[in-house]
Amino acid sequence: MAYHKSEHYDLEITEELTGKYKDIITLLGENAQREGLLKTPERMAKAMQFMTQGYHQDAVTILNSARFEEHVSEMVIVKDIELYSMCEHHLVPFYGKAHIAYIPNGYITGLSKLARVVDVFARRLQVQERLTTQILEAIKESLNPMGIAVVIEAKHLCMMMRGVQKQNSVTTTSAFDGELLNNSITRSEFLKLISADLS
Ligand SMILES: Nc1nc2c(ncn2[C@@H]2O[C@H](COP(=O)(O)OP(=O)(O)OP(=O)(O)O)[C@@H](O)[C@H]2O)c(=O)[nH]1
Ligand SMILES: [Zn+2]
Repeated sequence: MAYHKSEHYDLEITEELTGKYKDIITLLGENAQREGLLKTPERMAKAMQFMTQGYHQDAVTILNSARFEEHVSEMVIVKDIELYSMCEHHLVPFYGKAHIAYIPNGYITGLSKLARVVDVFARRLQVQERLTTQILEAIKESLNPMGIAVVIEAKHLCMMMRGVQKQNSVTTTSAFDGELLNNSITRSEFLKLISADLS
């Protein structure tokens, strides 16, 4: 399945999900036949497939599709990549930003591909910790860089709308590899650069 520009949905899955969402709406005490809800099960079926399309995408293939040989050794940072994911415990969103850095080792990748890799893993049922390390592992496999850092800051709606109901807590997760794991000066430089406001 591919969902790129023209959003194609698998017909069979859409039909089956539509029936199940109709049941869910009814079980929640609503009238699935009223006008405003008539098309909702199908909309949900499509929305949920969109938000889990990452299962059908391969991050390493995406990174490799714009991998260029380049002998630079300075850290590359893409920060503030917005992300929307879904917590695997409650299937409600968590959202925030990812900051990614790597130190090339003979190869660079297209900058947009780093943002695409965030989406590939964010558009699945996730926990923030796994999302963070999956991004790192994909970059490692494609580019084998001298160092990698991934930091994600996110707010979890399951902690805001329900449950503990805390509106202001932000969860930060990080994963480091190579120079960015072992060299504290390099890691500090990365952390300083992602916290700097360039606007
Ligand atoms: N580690 C981690 N936990 C998460 C993430 N998203 C949600 N959670 C937590 O998953 C936990 C599930 O705990 P349970 O006690 O099984 O579920 P619950 O009764 O709904 O918990 P409450 O949210 O405390 O009401 C909760 O503490 C959530 O805050 C995440 O990305 N990473
Ligand atoms: Zn949750």
